[in-house]
Amino acid sequence: MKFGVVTFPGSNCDHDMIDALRNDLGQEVIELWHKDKDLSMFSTEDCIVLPGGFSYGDYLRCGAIARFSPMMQSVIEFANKGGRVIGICNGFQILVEAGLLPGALLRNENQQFVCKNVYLKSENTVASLTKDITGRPLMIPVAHGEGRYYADKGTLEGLQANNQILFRYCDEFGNVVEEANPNGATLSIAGICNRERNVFGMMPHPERATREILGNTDGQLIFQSLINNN
Ligand SMILES: NC(=O)CC[C@H](N)C(=O)O
Repeated sequence: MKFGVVTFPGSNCDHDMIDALRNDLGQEVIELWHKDKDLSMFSTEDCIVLPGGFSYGDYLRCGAIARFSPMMQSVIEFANKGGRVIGICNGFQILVEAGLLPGALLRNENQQFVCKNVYLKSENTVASLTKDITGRPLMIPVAHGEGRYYADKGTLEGLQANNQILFRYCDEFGNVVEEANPNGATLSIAGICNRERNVFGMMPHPERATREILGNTDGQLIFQSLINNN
């Protein structure tokens, strides 16, 4: 499989993502530009990645402008054909704005930008992103101002009934407790997928945790699961 990483004006994790996938995971990566549209070089087994950052400055709701970029029109078509798409942080916000994932990402409960390591509990043994993650919680950094996942009651019930919750914030022992929730997310949700399980979104940044020199390689497990289960 190969990965396509989209750069929007204001993306700031695109090169971290490209570097992690190419050099730490040994994957083929094609760099994509927000003004382009062509995804014909990808099959549905491949994966388009929307990286983190401040797309178009994020002056409105995060991701609200990026959603209208030419590339996103092709990403929506690709996802609707069954192609795999993952959005990290700002990428998750863009996927929600684009209607590819349900719910919304609101300003953090404490109204502050939060940048720290958190622990994630994998909640899903079926989705390719989390299938191989069993056992201990993963330590992954977050860095966002609008990361509080919110969905209404009916949407949350749907997410649970269809097994769409991927990750929840937890403590180092895997307990989902309020103190471990960095932004006030509903049900401590850190990541979800769509009903068909080919579109994934998560607020934490696995691409910042793929190398010993970064002090953490837990992010590799997430990408490796996606690669192994295509
Ligand atoms: N690291 C990021 O992708 C940040 C996303 C967004 N700009 C926010 O602050 O919530």
